[in-house]
Amino acid sequence: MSTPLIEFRGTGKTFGAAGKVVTALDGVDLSIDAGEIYAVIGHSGAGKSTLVRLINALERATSGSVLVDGVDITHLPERRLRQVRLGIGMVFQQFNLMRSRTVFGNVAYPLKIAGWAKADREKRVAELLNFVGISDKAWQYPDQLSGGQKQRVGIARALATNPKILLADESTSALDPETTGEVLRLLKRVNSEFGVTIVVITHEMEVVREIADRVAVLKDGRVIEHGPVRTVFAAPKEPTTQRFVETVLRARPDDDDLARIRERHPGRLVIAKVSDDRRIGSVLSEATSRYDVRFEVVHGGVKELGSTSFGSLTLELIGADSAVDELIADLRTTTDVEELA
Ligand SMILES: Nc1ncnc2c1ncn2[C@@H]1O[C@H](COP(=O)(O)OP(=O)(O)OP(=O)(O)O)[C@@H](O)[C@H]1O
Repeated sequence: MSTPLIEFRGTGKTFGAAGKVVTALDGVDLSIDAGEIYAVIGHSGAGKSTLVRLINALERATSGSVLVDGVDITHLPERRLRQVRLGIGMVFQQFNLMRSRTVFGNVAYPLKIAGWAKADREKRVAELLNFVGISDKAWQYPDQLSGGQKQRVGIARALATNPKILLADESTSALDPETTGEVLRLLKRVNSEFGVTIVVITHEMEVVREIADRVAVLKDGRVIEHGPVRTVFAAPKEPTTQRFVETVLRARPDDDDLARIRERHPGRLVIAKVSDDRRIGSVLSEATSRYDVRFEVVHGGVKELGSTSFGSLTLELIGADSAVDELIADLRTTTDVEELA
């Protein structure tokens, strides 16, 4: 059985500002297991940052509770929070490095605060810089680094004191897609090699797909859907989740795509859902030969997720109308098929 390392129990958080009450989180129940990578996705203002800030008690819940490693931190006195926070590292979108210190100085800083001896600090920083692949930059200043390198420093610093938990708040939002990929792969290594539990906050479903084991979708301070990433991608229930999944797959041709497709493909167009367990390829080729219908793939939207693929294909079906009808009916016994008007 997996052990919850972080638990939200009916957690709420309101802010009072200028006489108005803002509800940032409302009755959140979530349980994050030791050793997993858990993503929290939502649009701006959904409450993501507030959720992570509750984990290291930078904010306090106004209702319900938050447990970290079995300790209810909701009302824990400040002096006891120090211990909890030592077990939690954090990486930020804007890196938050100290410009006046070198890479070495930035990574060594939390060790200094924690009272490590100089020789131990030096050894640990060297290890960390080696792990994140920037040993050669130790004596450079943040301004001399690229965005990806800065985030590597951020990750090394967050890991310095060997935390059990790493919170990554939009940690790749300021990076280009290629650098984002590198940073996400690094976070995956942090998880697999050190067993660090990672909570990733993002508004990009692609980040969720690349890195997370499970995901929660946050909307207006509430968790509207959660589960294994594979399940959520294969069968998103809520419209908000469906739209997030669509952004990764670009599964449906948009209006412009469709106009272009129509010009060249006069046959009937259908969108068929694809996932490995449905073996759509063999079903299609078998059915098309049985009904004497030809097909052509006119728009793709299939992605890998772990070892499985999922998404949808837009197909042109060419043949007698009645045969195409029968083929569609047959396909519908295997997967979801939508005919485009
Ligand atoms: N200190 C605060 N005082 C007042 N309102 C706040 C405060 N912090 C957050 N809020 C409000 O709480 C809600 C949730 O904010 P939060 O920053 O957690 O959302 P988010 O999902 O992280 O958004 P973003 O992606 O834009 O960072 C918003 O309506 C925000 O305006």
